[in-house]
Amino acid sequence: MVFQDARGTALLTPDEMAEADRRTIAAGTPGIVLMERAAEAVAAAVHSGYPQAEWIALLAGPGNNGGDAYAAARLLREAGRRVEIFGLVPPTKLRGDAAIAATAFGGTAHPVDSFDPAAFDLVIDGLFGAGLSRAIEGAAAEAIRKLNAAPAPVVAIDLPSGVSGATGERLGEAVSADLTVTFFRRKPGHLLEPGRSLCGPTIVADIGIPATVLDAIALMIFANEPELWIGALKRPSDAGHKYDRGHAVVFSGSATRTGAARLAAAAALRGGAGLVTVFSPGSALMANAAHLTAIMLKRCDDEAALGEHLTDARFNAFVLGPGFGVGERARNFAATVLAAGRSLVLDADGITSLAGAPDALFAAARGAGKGASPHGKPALVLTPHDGEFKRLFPDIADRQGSKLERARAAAERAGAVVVLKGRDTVIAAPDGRAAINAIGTPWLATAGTGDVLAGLVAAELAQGTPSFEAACAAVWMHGRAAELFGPGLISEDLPAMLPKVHRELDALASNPRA
Ligand SMILES: NC(=O)C1=CN([C@@H]2O[C@H](COP(=O)(O)OP(=O)(O)OC[C@H]3O[C@@H](n4cnc5c(N)ncnc54)[C@H](O)[C@@H]3O)[C@@H](O)[C@H]2O)[C@@H](O)CC1
Ligand SMILES: Nc1ncnc2c1ncn2[C@@H]1O[C@H](COP(=O)(O)OP(=O)(O)O)[C@@H](O)[C@H]1O
Ligand SMILES: [K+]
Repeated sequence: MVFQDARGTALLTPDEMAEADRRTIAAGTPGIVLMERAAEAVAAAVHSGYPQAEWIALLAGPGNNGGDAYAAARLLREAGRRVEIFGLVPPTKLRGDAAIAATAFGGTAHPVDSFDPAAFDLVIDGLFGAGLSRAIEGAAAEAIRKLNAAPAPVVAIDLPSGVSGATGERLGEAVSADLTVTFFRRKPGHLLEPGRSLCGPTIVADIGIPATVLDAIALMIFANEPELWIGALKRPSDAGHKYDRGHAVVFSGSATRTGAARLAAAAALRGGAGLVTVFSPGSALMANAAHLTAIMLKRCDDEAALGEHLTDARFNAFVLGPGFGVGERARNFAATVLAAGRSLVLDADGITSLAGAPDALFAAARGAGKGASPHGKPALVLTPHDGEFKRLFPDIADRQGSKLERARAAAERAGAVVVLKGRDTVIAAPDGRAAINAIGTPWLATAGTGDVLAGLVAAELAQGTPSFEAACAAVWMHGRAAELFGPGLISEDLPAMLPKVHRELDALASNPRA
């Protein structure tokens, strides 16, 4: 496989990161060496990002995050900057590597209560990193409030203090940083909101932890980047036939609600499905026919008609939901499609129709009671936004925990891939794998973009990409299309941007490190 190691996209929980540290230290690299390299990375980020900053304050906490701050202060002083440390605890109270770094710094630390950000050109936040274990209060919280109210730019070491590395949540008061420098791999908190916004741009520094330490960690959480799934993506082959690329179907709503299905269908075709057909109720046939060219159209009023169409084994991936209408018809169609061994993307009204009674479909998704099918195990992909998620999984939505945990719990229950949408879309598989998306623009928050996403997922499923990778790739392509279009985006613009996205993916596939 020519593709870059997907482990590069791994996100480590704070516990996994501590394990990576432990293994590196056990293999012979002392902790203080890792701390020095971390500090070098912070100093390098300051030199390149803030070359003019003369007076620099460093906030130092009680653990190794504080140790990094002392080591960075020493390096910055050696490089000619004026530095002042404000310690949450006196340097004499530090232990281990942090104590060594504080001694090497040699200077005094001011108590954090005396911190006044107005006096400084730049502040470096080394209060808490991966070891944050409870809500920040007291003197540290007061320092963070002062910092956030001041104009001085902030560079966070590892994570903005107060952001949970595991969940991206604010634990009490949290620093709002302009730049974050983290080490070895990002943590979920760098990508999950509000953590991602509080980090600003994030630099991932190599501090000499070898990738082989990951061999002992069962990686489950990833950044949604092409390296994660490009090796699994089906691309048109030189000798290929259109039927090799699958036949996607989108169910249309009634006569006045047909646009959403056509948006999904256009995305499925541009996404790479070989053929796409809209299944339309008779009442909406003329409305659909007036707008479709490359996309085909078939009448489908009821389950009998659907059953008839399903005897054509080439229809292999379905979208149900956009503009479809809520009710029993949606539930029955979804069940029929899955029972016939076809893959199904359930979106919008399709999801809402299942509220209160999803168990039968979830059982079908797990393959229970399914006979032999030429398509293998039918994949179910659910693409809810927060409101739809709450209707389908009310207890999970109300539970404490991060968006990552909610999506994973839902995927496990449903036996389906769950795409929990938003700025920090989480894609979760029933086996526990999850990816967090960071590509896209706020212009995606506009009517119909979700329909396009559903069509893109179906395009991948139709081509035979496995469901988790199919959903991840679709989310990425959708976000990338929005980025390439830029401001002013409406949902209809997205399919037209897909050729550029395909070109980028082809370039990546043939030259993974480009
Ligand atoms: N372990 C290693 O080998 C390396 C660690 N590095 C740095 O070490 C950091 C992790 O260090 P630690 O595990 O010591 O953790 P932290 O320095 O993030 O914080 C842990 C300390 O803060 C206390 N604490 C946690 N939450 C608190 C709260 N809300 N209020 C008051 N006190 C609180 C804990 O009791 C503990 O004393 C990373 O973020 C990174 O910056 C780097 O130096 C690279 C190498
Ligand atoms: N602020 C944002 N930044 C990036 N992407 C967003 C943002 N808000 C929404 N999105 C994305 O836009 C799409 C909206 O989907 P959805 O809510 O179903 O809209 P609709 O039902 O109108 O099609 C999803 O892919 C979602 O992840
Ligand atoms: K920090």
